[in-house]
Amino acid sequence: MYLLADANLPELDSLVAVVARQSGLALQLERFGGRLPSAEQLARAEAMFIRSVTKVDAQLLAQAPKLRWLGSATIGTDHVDQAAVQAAGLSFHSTPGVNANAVGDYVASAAAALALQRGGLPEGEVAIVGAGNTGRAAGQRLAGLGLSVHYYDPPLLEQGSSTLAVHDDWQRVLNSQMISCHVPLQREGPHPTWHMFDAEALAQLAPGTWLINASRGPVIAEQALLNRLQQQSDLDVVLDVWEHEPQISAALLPYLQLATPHIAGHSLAGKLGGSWQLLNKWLTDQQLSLQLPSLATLLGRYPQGQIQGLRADKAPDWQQLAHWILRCYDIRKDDAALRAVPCTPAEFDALRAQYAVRSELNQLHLSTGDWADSVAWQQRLAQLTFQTATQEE
Ligand SMILES: NC(=O)C1=CN([C@@H]2O[C@H](COP(=O)(O)OP(=O)(O)OC[C@H]3O[C@@H](n4cnc5c(N)ncnc54)[C@H](O)[C@@H]3O)[C@@H](O)[C@H]2O)C=CC1
Ligand SMILES: O=C(O)C(=O)[C@H](O)COP(=O)(O)O
Repeated sequence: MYLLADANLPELDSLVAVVARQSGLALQLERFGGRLPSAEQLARAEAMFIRSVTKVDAQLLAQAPKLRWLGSATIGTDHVDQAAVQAAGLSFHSTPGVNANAVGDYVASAAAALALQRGGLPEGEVAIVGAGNTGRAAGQRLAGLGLSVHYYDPPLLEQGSSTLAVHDDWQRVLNSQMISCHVPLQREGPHPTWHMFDAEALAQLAPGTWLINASRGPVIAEQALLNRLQQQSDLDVVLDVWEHEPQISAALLPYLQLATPHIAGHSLAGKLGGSWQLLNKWLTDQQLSLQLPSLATLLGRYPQGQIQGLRADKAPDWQQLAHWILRCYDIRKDDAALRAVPCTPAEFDALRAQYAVRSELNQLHLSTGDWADSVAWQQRLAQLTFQTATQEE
């Protein structure tokens, strides 16, 4: 069987080798670089493993007559035309939640960096827009920083089954001092998210508002944002995603506090988890029950940092928390790397393809004093996902 996969799916070769060994199937895995496979590769593909950069539509599928299975190692699925996939009779899978921790860490790192730059954390409310896996991961970490978080999610409110208090008060979002976007890109339907932050919404944000987008670029109308910032550069904006990726806006970049090349989900665990989860879904569809290495085993193959030896004799202030977060993942380095290269699609894709191994906040081990015994601190440290142990005398 001929399997075609994006070159940026780590460990897929080793996992497919295990599958071939255990199942006895003749599997050929070929990789494609860039955003699209070649016509020859598509003509041969029976199963295809992609990332968010490959747009799948009827035109692409027409070139892949043997394709029966399509999987994307991403949370977002807006790059796949579901109607075309259905019409082609394909089985389609994505990997919900797979890099939610990484996105939560990204938002925490952005908040930490902004707070150090601005001399403090927001005193007002923090709005999480979209209370799914990534929104909750972000909100949890911001609550751990001591912020007052609320969740805007009308679809979830309508479903009425959320374990989290969610609301549908858009004005409360716009009045918040910090806003972080975590919605899927939806152009239609009862709750569209395309240009959710348009000129009208952006005009209502108070000077000094922090606005973060690590969901999809078109959730914020890029031209309207540029207009607002050119008139009044009084918002602190952090963008990981861009309306016209892989082309980023060179005009907007100087007005942004922090800017990154769509890497919020790219912690090592997030990326490996994508390969691992997707291959497991393919195995299930093939009705193969095999013993794949665990995700922890895959992670153990990478010389990447557990952050140990940190002591906290007294309860940390916000600066200390910010420094610990940045010690695990420092968004400012990704920002500097993006600003150091020309704003071209090739450079954008190269930064993503060559992205360094990134730790998660849950890899920080902290040895604490008695202060951490309080219920409040235990909760906050757990929200930040730090690992803690009481100091030995
Ligand atoms: N920058 C990056 O690297 C990454 C970006 N993403 C993007 O983030 C999106 C969200 O991811 P998850 O939180 O895991 O998805 P999820 O499906 O777990 O949650 C999305 C939430 O948004 C809510 N929602 C939908 N329309 C809404 C609206 N109009 N207003 C408010 N809430 C609305 C849904 O009810 C749902 O609770 C993905 O679809 C993907 O596009 C995801 C992972 C990494
Ligand atoms: O999961 C998603 O959705 C994302 O946006 C990924 O984290 C990043 O996408 P890739 O382009 O790396 O697949």
